[in-house]
Amino acid sequence: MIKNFIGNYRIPLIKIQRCNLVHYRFYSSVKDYSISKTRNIGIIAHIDAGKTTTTERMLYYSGYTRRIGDVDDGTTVMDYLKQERERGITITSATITFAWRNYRINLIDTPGHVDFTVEVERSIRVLDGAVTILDAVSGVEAQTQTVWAQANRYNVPRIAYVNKMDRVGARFGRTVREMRYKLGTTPLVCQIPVIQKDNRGNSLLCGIVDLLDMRVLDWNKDPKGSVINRTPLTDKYPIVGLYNEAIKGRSCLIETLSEMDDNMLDLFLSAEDHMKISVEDAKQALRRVTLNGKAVPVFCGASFRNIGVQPLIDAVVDYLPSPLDRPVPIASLSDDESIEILPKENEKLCALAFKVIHDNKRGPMVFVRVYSGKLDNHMTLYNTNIHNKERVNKLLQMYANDVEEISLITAGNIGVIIGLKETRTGDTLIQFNDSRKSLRLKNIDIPAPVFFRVVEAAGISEEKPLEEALKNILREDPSLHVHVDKDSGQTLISGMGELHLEIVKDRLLNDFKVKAKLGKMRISYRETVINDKIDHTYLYEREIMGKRLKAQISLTITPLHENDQGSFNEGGNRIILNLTKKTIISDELDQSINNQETSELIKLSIEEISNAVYTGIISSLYRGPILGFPITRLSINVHSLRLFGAESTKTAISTCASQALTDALKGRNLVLLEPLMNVNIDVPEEYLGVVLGDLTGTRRGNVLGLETSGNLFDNLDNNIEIYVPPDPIFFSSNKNDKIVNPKKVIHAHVPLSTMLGYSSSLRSLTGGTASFDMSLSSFGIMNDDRAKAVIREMQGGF
Ligand SMILES: Nc1nc2c(ncn2[C@@H]2O[C@H](COP(=O)(O)OP(=O)(O)OP(=O)(O)O)[C@@H](O)[C@H]2O)c(=O)[nH]1
Repeated sequence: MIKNFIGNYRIPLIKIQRCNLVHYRFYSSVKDYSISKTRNIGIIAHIDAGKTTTTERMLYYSGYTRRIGDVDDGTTVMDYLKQERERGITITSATITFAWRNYRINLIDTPGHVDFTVEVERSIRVLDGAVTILDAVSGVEAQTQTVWAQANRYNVPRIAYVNKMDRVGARFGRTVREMRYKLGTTPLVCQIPVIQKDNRGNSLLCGIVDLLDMRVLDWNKDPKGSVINRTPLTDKYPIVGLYNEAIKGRSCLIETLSEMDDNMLDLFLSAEDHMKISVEDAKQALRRVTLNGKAVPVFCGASFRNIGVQPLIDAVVDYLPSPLDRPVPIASLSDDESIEILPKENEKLCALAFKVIHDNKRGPMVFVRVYSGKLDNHMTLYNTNIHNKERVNKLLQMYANDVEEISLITAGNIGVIIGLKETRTGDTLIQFNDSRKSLRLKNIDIPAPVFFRVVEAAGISEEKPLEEALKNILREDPSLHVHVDKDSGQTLISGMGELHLEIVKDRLLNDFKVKAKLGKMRISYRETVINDKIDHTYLYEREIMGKRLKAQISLTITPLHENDQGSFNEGGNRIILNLTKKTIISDELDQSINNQETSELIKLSIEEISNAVYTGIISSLYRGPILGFPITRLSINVHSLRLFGAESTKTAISTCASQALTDALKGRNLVLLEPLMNVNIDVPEEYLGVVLGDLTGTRRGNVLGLETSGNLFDNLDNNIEIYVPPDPIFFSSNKNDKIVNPKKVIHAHVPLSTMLGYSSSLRSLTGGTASFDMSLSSFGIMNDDRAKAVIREMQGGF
């Protein structure tokens, strides 16, 4: 074991040699990190904001790595998948644990690309806090707004880090303003950048002023940024104006804090001077307002230049919550009974599987967050979602792609279980002998898939490996759907976006080494009935292999409207099964003679009968009559079922329900629906016309609104004044610096079919200066011409 000193911090390390890379990793078991000294945090942002670059520095300064990984060279610890390194993007959230100031930080680096929103969502679900990284040149981008909204959904406290302050056009003040305006939050600026001009007139980021302790931090002594110089900032500081600006920043910070925090108000009233408030008092107030979601502390830096990262990790420890600071999760025991899951080791075990990945050597690796109790490496577990017994084989602590075997995962921590055979993302795990067999933590909502492709094994011998590989990918990725088309026998994979399915293809061919062919990328349309309320009774009667099968069902189908409230199944339908002893009619007259077989009827419980009906209806909803797309927006009410003794087996009931629905829809007023996307585009004013023209022309977009990003505060409820640093932030000479025009934000509804390949079109229309974000809004009815065109296009089959 070696002792390592970084700044003031001493971190116990072990040395691990892998190939020619040496990792120094803090050894988790040497220190018992209490739950209050644990931080489960995520890094969330728009694509390319610098999440991985920043995380790699965190690992380096914490002593986990000895070399700083580079995204552009493909040498990062966090982006370890082959596809991530090749494309320079994060696809799967990597989890890593490192120590900082005697705190244990479990960090998740999430993807920024819109196609992997579900990956972000399932990580946010188990996080206690998040660092939002913003690009100082681009400001608050479209995907930042999406991930911010996701974090809001789970009430995750955040801090923000304005990265890339070294780039030409970096605007700290504008980014802070945009946080207020676009994210609707109260940004509290805790640092200001120190920027000087060199003798060629270029601006250089040379440090940061910490507004709490009024010191200038500079990293000039060491190119790797490990050594930080902290000099008190006085009015003698060589950069003119910097001192006054910092005084202004600190005063505003204290004032804003006193408006939001009563303790700070008392201190401020008695001190009567902003500068007299101690660093410790200011920090505590900042922590309180961050934890209760009232404000977001803002930091800045340039991770690529190794500037600003250590104070950011300090801020994670100082301002983000421990599991004890979070609201206690509530788990349901039944529809109307719920209990609190207390974050204590001596409680009964309750853990959530938030991610599953398939590892060729280790098999399925199930990532869990333990909410209460402790999980040990010999436990037998119970999965309350699939009602299965599961055995723990090993427990692992993850260091991105590297692992350490551990014996325990305690309340408030994140780790990996090896040995679970069936557990999927979102399942709740308890100890096998726990009597709370229906206890469930809330799962995440997964948006409907909008693209699909046919996948086919290259030969008969490849069919089994393909099936296995798809099964494994499916367990890993809850946003992927695999469905075998009943009529054509083809296997269809559907997902969130073009890139999503492209990556699945890559993984099938390269990781799982399956020889498979993938068809063209297609839009996943939907089918529905309009205007008709259908009452239908259907009798199913068939002889299969000498056995008579018979059942009769009565149902009513009512079209739902887009804005209808209430519960839907995953296909956007509502299935109501009104099956009770009264509505299930058992017809003894038609009963089979064989007495032994009649016992099957008696054996079927109402729950089993209902499940058989449900399965039948769902299977029929998968394939609509027009083009075989899933049927949506129907309310299906099954009000009676007639059983004929032993002939009414589960299969007979299920098939009857399925055929009843298909039969009911024959000759009805069916229409095709297409996915309509919510599209937000950030575009510089000079390209606004061309982007709008393109959007409303061939792309059939409907523009809902246009905003100017930047200095609009009008639509905010709270009138708390915040400090916004000046832009550009030069204190010696700022006369000739060009101010970049604020961007416009276009909000529109656009059919997905016209948005294929939009990122490259937008790039060429705007010279790469615009960005966009897209999510499913709804499915809209196609007009006749459009429907005919789609039918023509699809007639050649999938
Ligand atoms: N100039 C400059 N470039 C940076 C900085 N931080 C990151 N970059 C560059 O920005 C690009 C994107 O960085 P990443 O760290 O991959 O960004 P990301 O947010 O992880 O990207 P995704 O995971 O794909 O969403 C890379 O080319 C980095 O080298 C910075 O502080 N300054």
